[in-house]
Amino acid sequence: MALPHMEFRAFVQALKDDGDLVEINEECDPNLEVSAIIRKVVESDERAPLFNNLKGQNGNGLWRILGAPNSLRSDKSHRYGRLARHLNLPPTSTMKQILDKMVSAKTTAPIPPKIVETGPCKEFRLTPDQFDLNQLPSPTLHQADGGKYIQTYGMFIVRSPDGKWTNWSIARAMVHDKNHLVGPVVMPQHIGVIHNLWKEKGQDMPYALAFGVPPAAIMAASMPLPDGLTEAEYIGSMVNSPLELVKCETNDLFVPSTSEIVFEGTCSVTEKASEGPFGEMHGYVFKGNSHLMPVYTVNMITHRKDPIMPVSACGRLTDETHTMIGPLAAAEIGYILKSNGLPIKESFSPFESQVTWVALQVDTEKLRAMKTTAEAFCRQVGDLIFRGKPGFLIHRLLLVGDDINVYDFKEVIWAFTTRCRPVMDEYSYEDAPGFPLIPYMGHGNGPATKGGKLVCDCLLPVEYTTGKDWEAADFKESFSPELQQKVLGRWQAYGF
Ligand SMILES: Cc1cc2c3c(c1C)C(C)(C)C[C@H]1C[C@@H](c4ccccc4)[C@]4(C(=O)NC(=O)N=C4N2C[C@H](O)[C@H](O)[C@H](O)COP(=O)(O)O)N31
Ligand SMILES: [K+]
Repeated sequence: MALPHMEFRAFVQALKDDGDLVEINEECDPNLEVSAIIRKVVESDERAPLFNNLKGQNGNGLWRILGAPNSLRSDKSHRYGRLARHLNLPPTSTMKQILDKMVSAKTTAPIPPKIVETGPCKEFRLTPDQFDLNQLPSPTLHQADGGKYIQTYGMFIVRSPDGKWTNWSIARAMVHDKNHLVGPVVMPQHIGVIHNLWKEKGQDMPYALAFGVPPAAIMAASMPLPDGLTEAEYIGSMVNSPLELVKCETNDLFVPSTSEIVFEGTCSVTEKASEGPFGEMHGYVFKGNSHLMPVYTVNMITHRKDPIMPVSACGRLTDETHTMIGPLAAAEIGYILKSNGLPIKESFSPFESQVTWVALQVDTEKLRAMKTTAEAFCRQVGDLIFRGKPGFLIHRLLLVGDDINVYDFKEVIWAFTTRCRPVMDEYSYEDAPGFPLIPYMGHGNGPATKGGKLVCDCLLPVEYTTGKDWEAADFKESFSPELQQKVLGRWQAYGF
């Protein structure tokens, strides 16, 4: 078996070896029971549930479900262990180490994938007369959802008509009928960009939807990498070995050869159907909130024996939409600012902001050398990010000083509430593209897809000129290191 970051089944085994898996062998109902269990798990950072016995499973075990594939562990020292296992990093890794790993491939040569003749994903082949997506254990995730959201942690594979760009991404999709899905294909997402290219040609877009792909691949699929970049090559250089891909049966796309399940087909550029509502990443299901979205035809299913379907029952904290979407966008945002010469050290999207904020730690010594003003600096940051794709889903950029650890929300909110004067220290972007999935946008008072964005300057004026002129009134800054050592050393002796 391959390493956990390169094969989903090895990843599941690694969770088991870590004591981070609960195997449920009693029959569970994919209609809400499975999702209720997953929701309970992710709301308490419990171990990931593997459902081995689902109502509706067919004779070849199609399919089992792994819930909470990339959520949090309750043990603080292993908090991000599941994310770390996605990248072959130690389970004690910090979020900084995980995100640095995701960005590391930007400065190394891409390693193209290796094409193989066949693989485990080809063990079974089903043509449309041999399956019914409504009979198979497609899960209903929230009682108010508009359908069975079978696709929440699989990877869409689509390619530009000229064949030059293959994009991997996660986008949701629900069962429409026995061999059709329907799901949002929206701009500025790359699946939307490529769908438009096929639409211009008047041809339906071939796609593959691979479930249970190499964990390193699903991380890159969830990251807003630059336009035109082929994730397969990026991941190759990130893990320093070529991904093994195998050709689809019914089109010329390639899928990871160890995928648990593969759907192949075409996404219509004309036919639409009602999609949603869906319990989304910000924690809401809006009743009746459905839209017309493109229809995917499923022309073939191939799969491994007893395949595992990963499921993200997303909503309130903390699930894959929080551990991945915000932090991975923050990593890309940090990289963009640094490569434009701005003095940014760290970039993170706090879960407690429901990943609608990104906190940026500024190197204030370099900032002072810029001899700039707060307004000029904040506008420079906002113009670069709020007009680009990675910033699309972020509505507040917080600039904080060297003393603030952006991975610790307690630090971020202290700086925000004490150093950023509401209105005067905030720079608005009412003309920037807005993220309609945020309730105050899509269900708020203003336009759903425009504005509602701020750069919040949480740097005090002195940090732009002469530097920090205060000490924090806390144990670590208001007492000498010697006294701190003495107190810590005698803590028990005092009687604590
Ligand atoms: C990890 C993850 C990412 C998701 C999603 C989910 C999960 C678990 C579910 C659970 C299915 C919920 C919805 C949430 C929903 C969503 C929609 C828009 C923006 C953010 C989220 C959406 C989705 O349905 N549509 C979409 O276009 N992008 C999504 N992303 C973000 C994209 O994977 C991310 O943006 C990538 O960068 C795409 O690649 P690209 O940059 O285009 O090459 N889903
Ligand atoms: K991507």
